[in-house]
Amino acid sequence: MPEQNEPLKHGAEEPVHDVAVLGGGSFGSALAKVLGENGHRVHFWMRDEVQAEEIRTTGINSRYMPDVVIEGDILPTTDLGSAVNKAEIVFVAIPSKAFRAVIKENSGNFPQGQIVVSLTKGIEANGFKLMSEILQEEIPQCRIGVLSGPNLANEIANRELTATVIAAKDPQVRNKVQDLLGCEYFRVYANVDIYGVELAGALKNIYAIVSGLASALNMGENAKAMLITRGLAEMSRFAVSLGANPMTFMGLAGVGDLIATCTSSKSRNFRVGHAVGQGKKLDDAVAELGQVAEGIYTLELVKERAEELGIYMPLVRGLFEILYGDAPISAVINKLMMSVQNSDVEFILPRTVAE
Ligand SMILES: NC(=O)C1=CN([C@@H]2O[C@H](COP(=O)(O)OP(=O)(O)OC[C@H]3O[C@@H](n4cnc5c(N)ncnc54)[C@H](O)[C@@H]3O)[C@@H](O)[C@H]2O)C=CC1
Ligand SMILES: O=C(CO)COP(=O)(O)O
Repeated sequence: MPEQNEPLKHGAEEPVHDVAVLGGGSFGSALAKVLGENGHRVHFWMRDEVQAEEIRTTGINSRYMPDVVIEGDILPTTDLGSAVNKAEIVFVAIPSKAFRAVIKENSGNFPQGQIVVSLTKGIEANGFKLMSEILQEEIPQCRIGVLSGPNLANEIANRELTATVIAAKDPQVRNKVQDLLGCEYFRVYANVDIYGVELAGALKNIYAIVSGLASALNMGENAKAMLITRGLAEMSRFAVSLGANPMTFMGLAGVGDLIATCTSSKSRNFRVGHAVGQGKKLDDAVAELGQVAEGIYTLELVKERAEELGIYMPLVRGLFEILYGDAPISAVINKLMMSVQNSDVEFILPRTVAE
């Protein structure tokens, strides 16, 4: 670990590490690029041989990141076993719907003690499992971490200044990820609250959809701030009731990611909300996006879970009614505005009024 104020070093003077990135979409490409630029050998796994060949020969992933050249020692492959076998550390950027299947099918390829870090911001439908829980179940021989934060893939790929969070119980995992990824445009902060960091990343997608809707309706800055802040209250209420640490939501993975995605049309979840706010059907909005918007699945799961546990989540309920119940947006807004007025920060002043 570098001493306080000692500059990060990358390039010729640093040892080259073999790393694997699983998932050839936007975020896998962005992370592969950071690792490649930091001088590491990147075994970059994707399903599609045509895509692998394109990256091998041109450095470009034209479907997901057409304007960016992924430079460095990048070795695209469709052989997951060999990618994982050669790597000291594996980063997984596969959408939540396919996450378990890919890991399970290849579980025997992950050696004892290998570090495996999830980059995925979603929840598994069956049993409300987070990706770190899936890793724990499918490859218990590995050491697990979660990377989450305000990390819009395109900005990272364009070397725009970015910070993220590595959450892991094992300090060696945290240090390793900081060492491998940190550079002049990418900073990695550490946390031990895996569940909180991971839940924050998944939950904020819901509020990015809400914010996209608000933007399409030309809501003012006060309204946008209200939505983001009440979103934060709601997601931290939910996560804390499931065992997360509320303070995690003060950090990059909580409020940081919420700000990035709720204020930017670069967020795919925001874009889905915006399209629905303009009158598009959800299915059409998702089809036009052509990339994953995890929030639409997370919304259904969180609504169901919140109801089971009796957790008050009016924005989740309202968005669900709009996306899946065809409720008029104006009626939902009116119901939210006219509901019982309550505590601002419930960790200071508990909510007292029954809904
Ligand atoms: N794009 C971003 O800015 C960020 C994305 N994430 C998270 O990373 C995860 C992946 O997202 P993106 O790369 O952005 O999605 P994407 O939509 O850009 O790409 C998805 C990739 O997953 C692959 N894939 C889908 N099903 C698969 C399967 N069964 N087996 C193997 N590969 C499969 C697709 O072929 C594609 O390469 C998501 O959970 C997302 O929330 C996290 C931080 C930032
Ligand atoms: O999680 C993200 C940025 O931190 C990406 O958000 P979207 O999936 O909405 O694009």
